[in-house]
Amino acid sequence: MIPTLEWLPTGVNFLDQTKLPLEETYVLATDYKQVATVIRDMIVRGAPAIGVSAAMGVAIGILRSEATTIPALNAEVVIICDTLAATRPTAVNLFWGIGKIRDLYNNLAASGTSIPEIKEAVVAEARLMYDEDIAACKQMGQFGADLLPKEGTVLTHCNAGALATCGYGSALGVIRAAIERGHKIDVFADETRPFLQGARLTAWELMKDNIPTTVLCDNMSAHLMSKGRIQAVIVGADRIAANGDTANKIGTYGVSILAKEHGIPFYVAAPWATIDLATATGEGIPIEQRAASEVTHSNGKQMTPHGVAIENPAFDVTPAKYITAIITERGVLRAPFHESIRQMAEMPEPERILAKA
Ligand SMILES: CSC[C@@H](O)[C@@H](O)C(=O)COP(=O)(O)O
Repeated sequence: MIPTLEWLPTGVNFLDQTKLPLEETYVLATDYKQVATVIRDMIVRGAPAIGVSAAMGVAIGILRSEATTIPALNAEVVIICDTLAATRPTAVNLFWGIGKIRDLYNNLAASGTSIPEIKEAVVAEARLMYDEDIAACKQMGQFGADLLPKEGTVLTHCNAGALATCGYGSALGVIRAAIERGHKIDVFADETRPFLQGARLTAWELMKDNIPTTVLCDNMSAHLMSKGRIQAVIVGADRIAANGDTANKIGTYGVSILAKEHGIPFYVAAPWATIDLATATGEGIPIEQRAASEVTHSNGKQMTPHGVAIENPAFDVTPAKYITAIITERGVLRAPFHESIRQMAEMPEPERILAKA
């Protein structure tokens, strides 16, 4: 399995995704500030991977703290959480991951647990979240596999694979599971300008698994859909509002409209942690704006005239009406999504997914 990130005795080790596909190198983050930098600079990226990285960031911050009293540690934990929360705004998993460890810390600290025991517990929790993310991806694969065609081409946008999670992948996990069940699927990977997650990352990880993959420029899918060359679309998600509106990598919205126009099913695969019940509709999802240099330059080479104005929103929102189904590890959600999401949220919290497995 591709080691996207890993807890080591020395720190958190990240596969440097900015260097792929040409170099497979690693960055070891030994404190929470370095974890924050790794997330902000997209050395690790993809909502589920960001969530677990942030959890490990809080855990390593607490582990490395030299505070000797709970009040002193409380003050440090606030700074650790705020630092990690300021890295990237759109993927709700970031705030979920921070919140899980912060809540555990607060409960333990309030109940008189000793600092060494707190340290042990938060590290154990972050490591369990890592294992659970992989288990969730595999469960999504089981739920989603038969939604994909028995034979044909599936389009994906950005990278919602092993590299965007702790392993196996959300959207690419469903593709992997379908292939494991015998579906004869090949993949069209949108290149995904400007950061090229599709061209660099999706192509890299699918080729490693010998899954037939073709990279498309972002403006090619309409033509290929019109020729009957695409049978389904599946993407990941960075934040899903309570009504099913889904923020995902910039360009996803356009693909969803094209799919609807051509009568092609459009699936979203994401862990339950990506659903933001506190945000009613896509209107409320913050969209990260990234540096103009990602657009003006390619591989260090300037592509645009000096001084031209640049837009670089990193995500867009696909309205729920364009989504055929949302695949989570708790089950498959269908329209009306505000109903199906609410019903699933009201069901008793499942046992921890590893305990079930
Ligand atoms: C599995 S996360 C959803 C993805 O499709 C995609 O939007 C994504 O990888 C996140 O974007 P990124 O900016 O690369 O962190």
